[in-house]
Amino acid sequence: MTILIGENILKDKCGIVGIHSKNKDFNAASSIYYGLYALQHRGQESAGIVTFDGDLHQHHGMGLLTDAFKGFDISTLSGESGIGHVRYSTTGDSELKNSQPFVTDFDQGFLSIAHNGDIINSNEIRHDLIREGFKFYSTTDSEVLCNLIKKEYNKTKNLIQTIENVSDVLRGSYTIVILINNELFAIRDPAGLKPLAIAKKDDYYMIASESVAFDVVGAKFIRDVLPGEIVYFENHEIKFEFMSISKTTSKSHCVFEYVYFARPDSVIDGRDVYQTRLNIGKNMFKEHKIADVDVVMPVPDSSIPVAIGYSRASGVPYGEGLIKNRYIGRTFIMPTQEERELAVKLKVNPIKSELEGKKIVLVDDSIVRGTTSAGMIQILREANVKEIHMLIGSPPIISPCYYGVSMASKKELIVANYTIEEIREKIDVDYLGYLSIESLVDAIGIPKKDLCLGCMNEEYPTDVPKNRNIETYYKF
Ligand SMILES: O=P(O)(O)OC[C@H]1O[C@H](OP(=O)(O)OP(=O)(O)O)[C@H](O)[C@@H]1O
Ligand SMILES: NC(=O)CC[C@H](N)C(=O)O
Ligand code: SF4
Ligand SMILES: [Mg+2]
Repeated sequence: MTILIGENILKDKCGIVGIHSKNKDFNAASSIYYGLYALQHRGQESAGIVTFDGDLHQHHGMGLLTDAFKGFDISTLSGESGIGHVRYSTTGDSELKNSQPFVTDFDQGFLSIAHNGDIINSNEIRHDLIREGFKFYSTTDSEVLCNLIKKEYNKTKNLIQTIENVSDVLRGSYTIVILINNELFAIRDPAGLKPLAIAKKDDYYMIASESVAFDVVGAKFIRDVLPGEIVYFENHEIKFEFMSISKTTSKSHCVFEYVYFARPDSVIDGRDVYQTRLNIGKNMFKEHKIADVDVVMPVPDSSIPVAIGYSRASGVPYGEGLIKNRYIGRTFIMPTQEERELAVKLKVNPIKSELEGKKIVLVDDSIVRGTTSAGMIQILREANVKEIHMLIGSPPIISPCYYGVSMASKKELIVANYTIEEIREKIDVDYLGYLSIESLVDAIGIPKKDLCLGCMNEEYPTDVPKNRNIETYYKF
């Protein structure tokens, strides 16, 4: 087992970027690169960019963006339009052949796709496509999506009609950018599970998973892509269509984007992620008033605004007791439990002078497997903290995600195996409190009917695999 700090093993969720420019001399690849840089927190396993200038240009590599493109001259990816991807694997292992964007050729040129999400019925579709003679070079659901779109596009010669047709077949989540030769398309699935937004700068449009990708290049945010919407360009004019299935599908934005995934400086579906996390902290105080404590502290990074929100609402001073090594990424979705446990210790170090003899409220945004909390509390106990009252800024994660978040199998979820009181004892804290679903929804400020809370209440917005054992499901 290897842990490469600041190099290439850490995993999170996928980030996508697409650019369309009317200026033939524009180098889309460099803006895509910077956009992906801002989205690095969404995927740390591999990265790739595809552009088209009459010929297709592509580069893929493993690891963080800078590792994947180390020594590579980005200006050789010429073309005024292109797409890019940073990957966190949910279906198919973390290896180069599974890196995105996927590219396939067909009689009219090249089709390329970058996907955030997960296709629940990809195995069935893969088998049908193989029977029809399609070849697969990877083990991901995203290549299945790519080949399915190619098959329909060969028939319809029209991407909007193609998406209309494939949307009837696809189950799961698919926020995608597609490049057909130099034509850019962007699609958000009918439930709008994963985020996607549009911005403009000078003579180019940029489409990306989160608004932070626009800030880095100075593009002006226009709006979110709506659930079921297809964005395309005609004579360099931006155009929009809706899949008809979106008329009968309820919106279902992923709440975990607000809790943990998204960067705090992003605005997603009209909600400022930082303010949402402050609200979570405020609502946490309404539900868990811990008396007679010295300080409220976050488990860095994502729970920092939650702890600030709790501090502002309660009057308990905010403080730092755990310092994060800035060269280590997110630990939650590292490939193995052994790596995750080691990474937790590498990740933070205590400031003993701030901790010794203190009664603290320790705030984290979520407990999934319990690896982080167990590690943090051991570190705090060794630093002679007097009392630890742990507050979690989300409801218990009771069930896996089928839409692009590797939450492991149900048996790995700590709440599926222990009661809250047993977890409190196991991780050795004086108090353990979770946020309620109602308070989380209130903090986000989007009506509950428009949110996905599947991993917290087992009410999923789509059919889920019949065999709910996700480990079996994701194997080929
Ligand atoms: O219970 P677990 O399975 O350990 O997962 C939950 C933890 O993982 C995430 O942190 P992560 O280190 O991935 O990222 P962060 O630095 O953005 O908080 C999350 O913020 C929790 O701290
Ligand atoms: N996290 C994601 O969105 C993953 C995309 C895709 N399912 C893959 O595994 O590559
Ligand atoms: S199941 Fe959970 S993580 Fe997955 S999309 Fe729904 S809210 Fe997000
Ligand atoms: Mg964390």
